[in-house]
Amino acid sequence: MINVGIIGVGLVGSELISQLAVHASSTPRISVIALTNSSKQLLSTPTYSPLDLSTWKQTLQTQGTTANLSAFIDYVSCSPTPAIIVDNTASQEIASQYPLFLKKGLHVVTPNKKAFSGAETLYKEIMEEAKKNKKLVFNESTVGAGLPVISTLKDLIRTGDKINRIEGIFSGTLSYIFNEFSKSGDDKGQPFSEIVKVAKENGYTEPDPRDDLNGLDVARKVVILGRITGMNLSLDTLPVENIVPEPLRNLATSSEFLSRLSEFDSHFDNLKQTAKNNNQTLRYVGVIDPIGGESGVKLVSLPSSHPFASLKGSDNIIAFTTQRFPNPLIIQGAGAGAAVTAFGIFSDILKIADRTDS
Ligand SMILES: NC(=O)C1=CN([C@@H]2O[C@H](COP(=O)(O)OP(=O)(O)OC[C@H]3O[C@@H](n4cnc5c(N)ncnc54)[C@H](OP(=O)(O)O)[C@@H]3O)[C@@H](O)[C@H]2O)C=CC1
Ligand SMILES: N[C@@H](CC=O)C(=O)O
Ligand code: NA
Repeated sequence: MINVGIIGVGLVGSELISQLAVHASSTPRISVIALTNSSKQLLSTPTYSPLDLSTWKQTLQTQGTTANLSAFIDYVSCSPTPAIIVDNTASQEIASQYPLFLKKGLHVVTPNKKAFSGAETLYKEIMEEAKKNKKLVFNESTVGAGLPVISTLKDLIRTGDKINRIEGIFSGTLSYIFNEFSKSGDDKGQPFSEIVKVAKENGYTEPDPRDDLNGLDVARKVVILGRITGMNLSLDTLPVENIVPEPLRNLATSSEFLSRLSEFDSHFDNLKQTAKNNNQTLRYVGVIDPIGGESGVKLVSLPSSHPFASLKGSDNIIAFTTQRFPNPLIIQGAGAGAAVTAFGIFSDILKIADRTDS
């Protein structure tokens, strides 16, 4: 039996709970004993009994107490059986506490990119504390949502392959936007601003879509993969192309941004037309380049014969060129959205449960 405490019950967290609830009969060894959002928390009663996952929303509303992270962590870490903290927030404050969670004997599973792509000191501390305390940290959904990107990269490396280049479309949001906006043979599609709104409605974007359009979300994924590859990448130095129109970058809220984005539809139409005049389509790519030192994130024009040009929906595509795979090993599929992100988190939880089962 493994006990789970969930921090963050928004889009992804709620979907994870639904998936855990559906599978509760086949995986009764996983038990959610605590959950919290930024205002309220629910700790199970009697102590360490499983929460009822079919009524958690209502129970959090009616019986939840004021959120208190340290009390929450104390409760989960005193679990009589091994326990996991699942961080489904995008919070730096929570990410900064992973070393503490590990010191307290908790495993960590998360789709939150902050800890693995921010300050290198935090990243190193997490790796050291995991090792010292013999605890596991799994973050598959931080890159390509549930697609097996991180596990594949780690398997290639630990079996002795040499990574020459990783290149891909790492953003479900930017994939969806440019797949819809810049299709080969398409003269008049929806305006850019409308497509961005649909990407948000579909649950692909970060809470503020500017965190996708400014390239930061892709840059974080490039840093995460680069660090696993052994490179010293940092958000401070990685070249990143920000496609948020300058006058909209400092608006206070994402809704103001979305309401004004249509003022720049003609700017994006011009970019599309220039690519089209050369029989090309626009795609937003990330590159991890351990050999050539050309890692970065940018909007490029690609010929329609290029494999990245024919993507559909919110698909990600990640191509690993290695010593063993001179023709790249390619992973492709939906790389954003609650269902596929929660799938990656759920499978990480199962991996820990498998390893801690006695
Ligand atoms: N959407 C996707 O396709 C993908 C998302 N991800 C990642 O998944 C994570 C979650 O995304 P998503 O579900 O869309 O985000 P949401 O904004 O929908 O949900 C975030 C949740 O975290 C809670 N939260 C925020 N800060 C704190 C805090 N300090 N303490 C406790 N709870 C907190 C929020 O509570 P409250 O509502 O009270 O503020 C909310 O319940 C992000 O890191 C995102 O990058 C990764 C891959 C794909
Ligand atoms: N906003 C991100 C969500 C997953 O990381 C994306 O669009 O890929
Ligand atoms: Na993944």
